[in-house]
Amino acid sequence: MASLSIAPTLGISHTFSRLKEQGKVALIPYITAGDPDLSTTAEALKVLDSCGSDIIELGVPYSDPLADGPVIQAAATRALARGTSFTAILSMLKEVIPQLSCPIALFSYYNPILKRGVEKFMGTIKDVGVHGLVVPDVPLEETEVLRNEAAKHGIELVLLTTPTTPQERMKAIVEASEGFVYLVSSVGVTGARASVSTRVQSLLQEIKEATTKPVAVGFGISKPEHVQQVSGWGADGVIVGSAIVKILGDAKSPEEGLKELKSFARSLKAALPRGQ
Ligand SMILES: O=P(O)(O)OC[C@@H](O)[C@@H](O)c1c[nH]c2ccccc12
Repeated sequence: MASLSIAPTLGISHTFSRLKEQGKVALIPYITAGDPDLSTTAEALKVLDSCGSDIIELGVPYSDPLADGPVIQAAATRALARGTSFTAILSMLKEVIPQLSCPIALFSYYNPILKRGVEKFMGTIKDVGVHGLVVPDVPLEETEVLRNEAAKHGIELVLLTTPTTPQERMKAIVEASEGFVYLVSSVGVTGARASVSTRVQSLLQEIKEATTKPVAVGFGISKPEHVQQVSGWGADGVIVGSAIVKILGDAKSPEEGLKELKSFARSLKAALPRGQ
């Protein structure tokens, strides 16, 4: 009997090319693994996937999350307090990734990667089906080993540029970034803000002059209006973290949280272009 063949999930850069052909902008939600627990994370990944997320950024909780604001820090603290380990995250992903239609970009600080050994880390995340990796605190000068190992394992390593990155350095970052370029919208830490800095529009333009790679914007995007604004400025993707993490963290129960997550994700998706 012929078995049903399921189309393999596209990688990060292919996902962007397909969206571009369709005149669409990527919705990229971020959640922290293990908050409130890993089985809720598994359900949240499925909910986000079914609500039209194009890529999901999954954060590995870390005890010293320097770039994170209070919401994501608290989520990481709760996840670690519950004993969420990297190994447990991997086994959850091994089971869930085959059920998703969108690729996963794992988000991790540099130290836990170094501790496991860069090569081993890349091998293990590849084995469970992760497509991309975002490491917020690795300086460009030190990315070489990470990039080489990522490339060997077919993992796309996403690099970040910020409003204070000097132009020459920005150019080197976009040159080295794979999958997409992560434009951090504002200086400081992650977290919802009342509005998105209008400087993002000119930053996007500068990056677009330097590369044809897709650019996704994150930091402070917390409402459908922000999503619409940033996509109107020409971003290829929008990343929403704290607003989503807060929904799951504040919910009375995991079920409530997942329900609210669904309607929030839908409202974000509806604010993006429908495409041709
Ligand atoms: O939480 P925000 O403001 O929506 O920002 C995105 C974000 O959460 C995610 O990409 C992220 C989580 N932790 C980070 C640390 C650095 C850079 C980016 C991140």
